[in-house]
Amino acid sequence: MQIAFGCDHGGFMLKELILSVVRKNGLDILDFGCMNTERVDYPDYASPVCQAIRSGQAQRGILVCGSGIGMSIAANKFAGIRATLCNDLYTARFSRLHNDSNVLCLGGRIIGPDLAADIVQVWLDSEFEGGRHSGRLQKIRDLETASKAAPGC
Ligand SMILES: O=C(CO)[C@H](O)[C@H](O)[C@H](O)COP(=O)(O)O
Repeated sequence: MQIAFGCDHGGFMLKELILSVVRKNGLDILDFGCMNTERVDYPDYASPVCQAIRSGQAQRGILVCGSGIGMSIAANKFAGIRATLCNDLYTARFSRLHNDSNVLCLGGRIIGPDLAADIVQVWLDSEFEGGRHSGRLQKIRDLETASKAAPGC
């Protein structure tokens, strides 16, 4: 499995740490940056990660900004992306079991390295349960289609 990574300056330090967790799992990494703590704009890094998933170049993504909020808002603008902000183990697990999360968002200024590593491990290890949850995901896809067709703000 190929995992695409993106971060901004607020998530850079944590991203570097998480790369090693993902490598330990024998997974391939596509790192779209950023590559240092110089101030940048998180949508510029959410975008290539989500596009890589949509094109099939990567199967999942991990995005880290200061709070994780900006990355999750930006990533969820892309059809087919189910980005989940998980700063605890419960949401990491259930984002996979029930929501089939394909992008994990983390707050680099919120959680420490050990918790972050555990969250990533749980998110990688947990499998989507399907069943009743599949119909709900289909309803989200229907919302994407409906919102594309409707004029709005
Ligand atoms: O947390 C973030 C967005 O949700 C980003 O990491 C930004 O760093 C945050 O908005 C703070 O921005 P600043 O330029 O570092 O003050």
